[in-house]
Amino acid sequence: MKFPGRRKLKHYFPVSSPKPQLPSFEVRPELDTYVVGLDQTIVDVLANVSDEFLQKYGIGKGLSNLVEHGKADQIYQELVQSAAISDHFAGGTIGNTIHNYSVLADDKSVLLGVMSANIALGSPAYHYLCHTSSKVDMNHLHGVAGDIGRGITMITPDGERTFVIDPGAMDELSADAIPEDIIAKAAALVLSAYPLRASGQPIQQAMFRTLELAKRHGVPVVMSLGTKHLVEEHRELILSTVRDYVDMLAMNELEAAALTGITDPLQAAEAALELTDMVLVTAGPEGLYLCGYTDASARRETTNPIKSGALPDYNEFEFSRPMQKKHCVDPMKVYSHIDPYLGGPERIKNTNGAGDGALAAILHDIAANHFHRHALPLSSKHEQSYLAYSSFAQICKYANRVSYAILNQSAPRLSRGLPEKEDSLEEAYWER
Ligand SMILES: Nc1ncnc2c1ncn2[C@@H]1O[C@H](COP(=O)(O)OP(=O)(O)OP(=O)(O)O)[C@@H](O)[C@H]1O
Ligand SMILES: O=c1[nH]cnc2c1ncn2[C@@H]1O[C@H](CO)[C@@H](O)[C@H]1O
Repeated sequence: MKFPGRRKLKHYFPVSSPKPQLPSFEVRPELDTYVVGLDQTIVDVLANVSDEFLQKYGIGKGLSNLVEHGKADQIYQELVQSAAISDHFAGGTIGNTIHNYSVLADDKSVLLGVMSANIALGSPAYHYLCHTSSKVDMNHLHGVAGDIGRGITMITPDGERTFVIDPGAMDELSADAIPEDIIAKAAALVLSAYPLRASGQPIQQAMFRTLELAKRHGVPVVMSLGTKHLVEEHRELILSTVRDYVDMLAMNELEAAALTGITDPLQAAEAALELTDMVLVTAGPEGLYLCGYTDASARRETTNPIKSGALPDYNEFEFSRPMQKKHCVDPMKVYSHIDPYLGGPERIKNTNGAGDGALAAILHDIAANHFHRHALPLSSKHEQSYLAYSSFAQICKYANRVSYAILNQSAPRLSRGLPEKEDSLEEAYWER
């Protein structure tokens, strides 16, 4: 695994120790550090449209609209005829996240979901595979007769993105296709709330089986909320799922408001910490908040300027490292915030995937901790049972930097990792 940046000698990260085994693309649960993602497999079809086009088809702007196949195909054909489609990319919110994780960490991940058993050139499945990192192990995908999902990603002139999802066979993931040995040794499991709207579909049972397995084997579960109206429509189910299974919740400020009823992102994060152990709230041009727990005995004061918002002096202990509440003798809430890296790119064409990118960086830090704990269990870094390697403040920096990279390339999947060293990211991550 590539470590998230250079490190002080004290915490030497043994990345270059020779491995006795031959390299393998397949994840070997006993040997590899990896993250598992479960997703509705979707290919994104990018199209520029006008606001009138959305109105014509009654499509909710800024939302992920689940549409039956006939209507979605009508929309697709109209876009093809008017040459509005610019390209096909692999998508799916978790597919994007684990692809980005694999690119950042230069290490393996496992994708669970469906895949067309017979793949024709130019088909949605073909485009999906072409745009996914070879470090994403797809040997555990569940073969289906039909197409994977198609997500028509419509970009309006204001840069806002709206999805029309034609589900195809994306919800046919069977619970039997979930490999327990792969879940059991994972550094983390990541999934989204989207399958919770697939009522009565196999993927929902598969999702709960995966959650049960992660819980049984003590694997941290990370969930992203997807989109605001999904939260509004399935709030109770989401709340109970988070309470029962989730260790870290990732959402934007609109989703956070829909979940908690609180519009202030920091206060919403504080409320969400009653449900789960760690919370990421991205807030577009306002940057992002990362909040969680640490044990009072392990808290560390920041040397950054103290910030006050809805909570006074809220970032005071942002140099602490995240812990699960159950592992704290004296749990205290910790909050950190960061403004967009360099104020954000000069020109943002679309913000698609910026939040998923931030989440991939956090998963990298969680996996790095897992790797380090197994490589050097006696290190002082593991005197307490921490959830991540770095402090809240440091993870914020990294997450923010990755969001910037996504915004800059105007596509949700990173085409390459971050530079090894960067002047403007001083201290630990890129320390010389
Ligand atoms: N307009 C902007 N200016 C500067 N930075 C931005 C802007 N929009 C987003 N960002 C950066 O990207 C991060 C994530 O953005 P945002 O809150 O839009 O994510 P999101 O809505 O969850 O995205 P998605 O669901 O498409 O992954 C922000 O925390 C910020 O660092
Ligand atoms: O219903 C859905 N299930 C899974 N992924 C989705 C859904 N709707 C949109 N996205 C995915 O979200 C990504 C951007 O964050 C896009 O790549 C899109 O494919």
